[in-house]
Amino acid sequence: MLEVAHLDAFYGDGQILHAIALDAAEGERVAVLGRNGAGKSTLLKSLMNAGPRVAGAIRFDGRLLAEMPSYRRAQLGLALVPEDRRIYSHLTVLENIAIARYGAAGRKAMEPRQILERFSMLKPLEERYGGQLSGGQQQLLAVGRAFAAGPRLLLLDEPTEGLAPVIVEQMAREIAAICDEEKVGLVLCEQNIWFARACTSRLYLIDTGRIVFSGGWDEFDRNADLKQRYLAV
Ligand SMILES: Nc1ncnc2c1ncn2[C@@H]1O[C@H](COP(=O)(O)OP(=O)(O)OP(=O)(O)O)[C@@H](O)[C@H]1O
Repeated sequence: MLEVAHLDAFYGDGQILHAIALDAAEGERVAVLGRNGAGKSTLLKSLMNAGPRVAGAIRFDGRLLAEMPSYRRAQLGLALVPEDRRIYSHLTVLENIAIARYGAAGRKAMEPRQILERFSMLKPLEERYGGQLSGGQQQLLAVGRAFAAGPRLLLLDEPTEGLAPVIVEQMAREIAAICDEEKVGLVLCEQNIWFARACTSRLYLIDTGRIVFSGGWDEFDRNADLKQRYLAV
């Protein structure tokens, strides 16, 4: 479904990503792990054409995205949940989800209440205004809301940042379940290894803008030095 080849990304004259190769099949879930500043957010923004200048090839369903603007990519079924959650503070949780359905562009949108059922911690907050939510609750809402427009490939940028461990566990279960049921693929950028493992079947490691490892979790575990070299702070 997604094929990325030789992707370079730049902010001004500064090159951030170097010859990135990455793919995800229909419904497949992959993780991208790396330290702060490794280039994870830049990668997701590049896939969405939401900031950096890029060179190289990004294909979705075999189609070269090239200069295609973000909103068109969203219409094809790509959905980015950025690190800053962009919750509407004057709308309720239910309304925040409902308004996101307009991005469905011909695909089958999900019922907002169906999403609330799938994310059990959001359900009791249904009538709460976005501005009244804690940071963690806003993160949950941003993730749940991303399913509203019926995405085909979700790009999640560090959804666990700042969340309590018990919430992280529940979020992993719920994301994996909804992706399975709705056949949604995932590119998950993370620093939380436990969460990334729980949500995906294989991973990429990124370091100073380069992919330095790609493989399954078993292979990652067998190479103990990878964690030390590329993820330890
Ligand atoms: N808008 C920008 N303009 C210039 N440089 C940027 C910009 N955004 C990010 N960078 C730089 O690009 C590099 C990669 O940053 P990026 O945010 O992609 O990393 P990250 O892996 O997502 O890290 P974090 O976990 O801290 O968000 C960093 O050196 C950062 O300073």
